Amino acid sequence: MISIQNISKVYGTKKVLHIDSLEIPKGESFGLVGNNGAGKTTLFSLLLDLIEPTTGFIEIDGNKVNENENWKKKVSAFIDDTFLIGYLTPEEYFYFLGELRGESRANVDSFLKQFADFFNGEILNAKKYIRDLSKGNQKKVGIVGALIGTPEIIVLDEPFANLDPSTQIKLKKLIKNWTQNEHVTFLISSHDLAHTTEVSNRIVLLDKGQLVKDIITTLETLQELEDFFATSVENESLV
Ligand SMILES: Nc1ncnc2c1ncn2[C@@H]1O[C@H](COP(=O)(O)OP(=O)(O)OP(=O)(O)O)[C@@H](O)[C@H]1O
Repeated sequence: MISIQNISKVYGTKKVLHIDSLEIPKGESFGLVGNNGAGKTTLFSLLLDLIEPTTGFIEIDGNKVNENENWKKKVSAFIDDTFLIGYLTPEEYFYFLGELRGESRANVDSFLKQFADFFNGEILNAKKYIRDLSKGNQKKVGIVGALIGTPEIIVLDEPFANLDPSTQIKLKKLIKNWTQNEHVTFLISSHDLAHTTEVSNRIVLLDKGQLVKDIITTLETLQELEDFFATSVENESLV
């Protein structure tokens, strides 16, 4: 269980995030949406102890992420390409992450077999460093890297961006499958409302750092989100 209490982040005089209380139970597929600058990456960065909160705290199974290390065994993430190691080949990177998560090379090799289709023949045995892969293929490496060891909680920032439509479909299937069968908790931020509603059983909408909607996904959710953004565009054009 992830528990977020009175969390805020202030840069200079600007409060870029403030959430009173938010709890994310184990096994939830949690989608985070909002316009540019809404605070999505800030929330994930606080969760991963990449930045310090101005107030409040985030706990994972009772451990405050900025006070103790226990949560690190349970959580993996791909936020952006700073998570990659450009001078490694994808295989070297996957083995490195496997080692970190207690997986042998043989286990990593057998785990990677299920991604043959996802990688489309362009990642494994390609004899290329990660830095020389296309942006989309780098993203695939980062996403699969976050999945190695089947961590309990997987955080993906904008996983669908830069992926071709076939890969987006494969990724959506994987997220749904892992949520149902492996009881993994996914936290996914995206600008793509359709993808997010398809894979998430709950969606939180941030607007200018505030939580403005917290919705259990139903057939109406996509329309509700589209209406919210359409209305905010209309209101802006009146200003
Ligand atoms: N180091 C920093 N210093 C000052 N302001 C920052 C810093 N990091 C983020 N911000 C600001 O915090 C706000 C929230 O940014 P954040 O990256 O969390 O938004 P986001 O919802 O992830 O946006 P996007 O959809 O564009 O990725 C923005 O106004 C951003 O400019």
